[in-house]
Amino acid sequence: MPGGKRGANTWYDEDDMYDDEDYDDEEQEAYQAPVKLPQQARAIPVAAPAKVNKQPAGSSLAKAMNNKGQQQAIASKGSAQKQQPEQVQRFDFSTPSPDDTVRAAQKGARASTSHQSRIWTPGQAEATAGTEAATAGMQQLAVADPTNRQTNHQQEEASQPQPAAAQASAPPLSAYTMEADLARACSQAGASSSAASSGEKKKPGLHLAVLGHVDAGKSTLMGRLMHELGHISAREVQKRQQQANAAGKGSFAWAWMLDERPEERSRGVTIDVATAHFSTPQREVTLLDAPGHRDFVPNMITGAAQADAALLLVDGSTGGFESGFRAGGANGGGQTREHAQLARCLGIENLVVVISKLDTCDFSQERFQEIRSALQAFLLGQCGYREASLQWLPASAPLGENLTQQPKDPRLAAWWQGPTLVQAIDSLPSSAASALEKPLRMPITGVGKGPRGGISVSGRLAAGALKEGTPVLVLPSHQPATVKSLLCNGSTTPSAVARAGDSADVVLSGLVDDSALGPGSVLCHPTWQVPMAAKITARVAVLDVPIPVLTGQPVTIHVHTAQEAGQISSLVSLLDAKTGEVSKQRPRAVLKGQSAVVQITPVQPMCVEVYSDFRTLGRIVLRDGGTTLAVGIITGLAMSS
Ligand SMILES: Nc1nc2c(ncn2[C@@H]2O[C@H](COP(=O)(O)OP(=O)(O)OP(=O)(O)O)[C@@H](O)[C@H]2O)c(=O)[nH]1
Repeated sequence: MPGGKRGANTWYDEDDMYDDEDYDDEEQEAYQAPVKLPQQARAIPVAAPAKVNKQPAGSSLAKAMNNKGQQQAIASKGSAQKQQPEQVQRFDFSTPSPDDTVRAAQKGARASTSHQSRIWTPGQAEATAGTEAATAGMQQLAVADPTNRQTNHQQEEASQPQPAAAQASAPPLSAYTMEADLARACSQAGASSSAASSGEKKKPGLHLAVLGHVDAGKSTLMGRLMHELGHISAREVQKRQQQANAAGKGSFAWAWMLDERPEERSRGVTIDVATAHFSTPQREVTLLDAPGHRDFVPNMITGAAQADAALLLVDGSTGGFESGFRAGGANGGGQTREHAQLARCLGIENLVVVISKLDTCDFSQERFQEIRSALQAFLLGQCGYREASLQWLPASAPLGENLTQQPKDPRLAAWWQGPTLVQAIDSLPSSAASALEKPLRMPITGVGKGPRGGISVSGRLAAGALKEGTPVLVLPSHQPATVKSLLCNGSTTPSAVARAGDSADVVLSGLVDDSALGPGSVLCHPTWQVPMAAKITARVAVLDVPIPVLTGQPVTIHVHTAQEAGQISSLVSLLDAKTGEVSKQRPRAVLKGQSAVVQITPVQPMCVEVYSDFRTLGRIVLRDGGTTLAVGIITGLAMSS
C-alpha cells in the first residue's frame, strides 16, 4: 500500500487507487470520477439551521431557537474548515499500524465473546451488532459472523476518543431496574388500559406514518377518512370546502382538513409532520402525515422513525405511479421508491399499499395489477419487506371509495372484494411495549410553552416511562429537569404515566435554558444517559448512488429527530451481499448496492444509541445534497472526551 495510510480522514493517491489485483474494470471506472473531484467538494457542509419551530416569530423562545440555529451553523462552519481532509497522510509508526490494530482487535475479540454493546462504558468493549436488519441489504448486514462484527468495532475503537467523564460513570444497561413508584404507576396504567372504567376494553395504540410521492393523495385520504370515522363534522367539511374554493384550490379541501390541527396536539410543534389522532373499530391511531416532496425527506424520516407501520400512498393515475416510482438516485428518483426503502430501514415492517386515484382510470383492475406487480417486486426484492407483511388495496378519497365501507361504485365493486382501508389498518400489529423495561429515552420532536408556565416538550417514548415528579435529563444540553405534568396520545386530560410507545407532551420544570432544546435533543434517565457520540460505527446499505462512497464523503446524518453534518471518516469493511460476512477489510470505495461497515464523524456529538440497545435511536440515514446515500443500523459509538 504505497503512498498512504488507510484510515480515518485519509486520502489515497492515484497510484494507490490502481494497485489492487481484485480491482475490476467496472470498479476502476467508478473510482476515477470521484478521485478527480476538487478537494473542496469533499469538505463537510455547513449544517443548515434546523427548521425547528412554529412559535410566534417574535416570541423569546422562537428567537432563542433561531439564534441557536445560527450559532450551530457558525460552529459547524468552523469545524468544517478545520476538518478539511489532507491529501495524503503518511504513516509515521508512532502509533500502532492499521495491521497491528486489526491484530489487537482480533485478539480481543477472541478473548471476549460476551461484551455488552456500549463501548462508551469503561471496561466494556463494543459489542453485538443489531440482529435485525432493515432493507434487503440490511438483512444481509445483520447475518454477519459475530466474531467479524466484534473485530470491526474493536478495530474502530482503538482509534476512537475516550468516553466523556460525565458519561464514563454510567452503569451498564443490564443494571437498570425501573424505580418502584414508576413501576407501580405503569402497572396501574396497564390494568386500567385493559379494563377501562366504562368496562369497555381500551383499544391498542398504533402509530401510523402516511408516506408516498408528492401529490399522491396522502392528506386528502386522511382528511376524508377522519370525516368518515366521525372525527371531522359535516359542518367543518363544508367550511373547508368553501375556503378551498375561495382560494381556487377546491380539490384540496379534504387535504386542508388535516392541515388544521386540533388545539390539543399543536402547542408549538416543531416539525412538519402533521399529526392527528383517530380511532377505528380496533385501534387508537396516531397518524403521522409525512410530506411527499423530495426536499422534505428529512421530515419524512422524523415521522417514519416514530411509526409502527405505514400506509404507502401510490398515485394510480396514468403517469402518476411512474413518476413516483422512477429510479434516479441523485437525479431525482421518485419518493414512492425512496420512502418505501427508508421506512424499511427505519424498522417499519408492515405496509399497507393504497393505490389511489384509480377513479381517473375508470377503476381499472388491470392498472391496479400492473402497479401491484411492479411495486411488489421492488418492495420484496430491494427493500426487504416480507410478502405477508404487505397489504394492497384500491381507494379513491374524493369519492370516498373503499375507505370505511366496501366499494359502491360498480366499476370498483365489480372486482374488489378485499379489505377496506379501515379493515387493513385494524389488522396491523399494535405498538410494541418491549422497551418499557429500559431507561427512559424520548427524542424531542416539539417544544412549546406549557399550560401554566414551564416548557412543554413533545415526542414519542422510545423506551422507559415517566410520570409527574420523575427527574429527567435533557441532552445534549445536559440540563436536569422534573416532569411537572403530561398528556398522552392526544388526550386533553393529564395522564398519570407515559410508557414506551406513547406519544407525550411533557411539561418540565427546572430547566435553566430552554433555548437549548430542539430536534435531536433527547429526554433521558439522569443516571442511564443517552450517549453523546463523537464517532458512530454503522452497518449500512448504499442505495442507488451515481458515484461510489469514499472516505471523506460529506454526509448529513439522520438518527431519530437528530440531523447533523459530518463525514464518512473510515470505510471499515465490505460485507458479502449474500452472507453479510466481511468480504474485504478497508475497501477504497463502496459502490451502489453494496453493504459495508463505515465509521461516521459528526461535526457535533450526537445523542444516538446502538441499535441492539434502542432500535429507534439506532437507525441511521446518510444523505448528501438532498439524496439518500445509505441507510443502516448503528453498531458502535465512541464518545467525545
Ligand atoms: N381524482 C382523484 N384525485 C385525488 C385523489 N386523491 C387525491 N387527489 C387529488 O390529488 C391532489 C393532491 O392531493 P394531496 O392530498 O394534497 O396529496 P399529498 O400526497 O398529501 O401531497 P403532499 O403532502 O404535498 O405530498 C389534490 O388535488 C387531491 O384532490 C383520488 O383518489 N382521486
